[in-house]
Amino acid sequence: MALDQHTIELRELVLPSLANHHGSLFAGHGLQLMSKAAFLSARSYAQREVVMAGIRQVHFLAPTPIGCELLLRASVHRVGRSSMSVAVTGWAQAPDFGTQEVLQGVFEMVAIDAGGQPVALHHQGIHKESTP
Ligand SMILES: CCCCCCCCCCCCCCCC(=O)SCCNC(=O)CCNC(=O)[C@H](O)C(C)(C)COP(=O)(O)OP(=O)(O)OC[C@H]1O[C@@H](n2cnc3c(N)ncnc32)[C@H](O)[C@@H]1OP(=O)(O)O
Repeated sequence: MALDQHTIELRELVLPSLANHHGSLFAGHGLQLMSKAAFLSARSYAQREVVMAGIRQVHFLAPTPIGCELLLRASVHRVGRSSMSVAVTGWAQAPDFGTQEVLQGVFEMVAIDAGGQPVALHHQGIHKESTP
């Protein structure tokens, strides 16, 4: 279960510059925004710098049309010694569109020291190796 204090929100307006030739959010831009949300959530939890070690899964559930607002929520839901799993969910919303869940992903982030080496996290309420 994600803890509210480690949940961050990111909002982006889907302009044509973010779109593909179908008139909806380009997958690469969607991944970039999800990565940014995962990074902000993990760094906020760790209270130190983090890097992305991997992406466990990403699902594009439905297209996000141009003109929609994309709301992303990211929260740390598993904590290891130095690693964290961050779940990211995205919703598309607009007055004439309603609200629809469009993106899901899990990102693996690792806390690092100044030399770029993994460093142990100080746990802040999520049990070690806990799962959602
Ligand atoms: C046009 C441009 C516009 C830009 C608009 C911006 C948009 C977007 C911005 C946001 C962007 C976000 C990201 C920002 C920050 C980077 O940009 S990070 C850059 C990309 N990532 C990297 O360069 C990381 C490269 N890898 C490494 O440095 C090392 O492999 C790591 C990850 C530090 C791990 O080091 P290691 O020596 O392998 O450590 P090791 O002791 O084996 O493992 C340490 C822990 O990592 C875990 N781990 C290691 N590898 C993995 C793996 N592949 N998967 C899962 N866990 C792993 C281990 O299980 C272990 O976990 P714990 O048991 O400690 O909990």
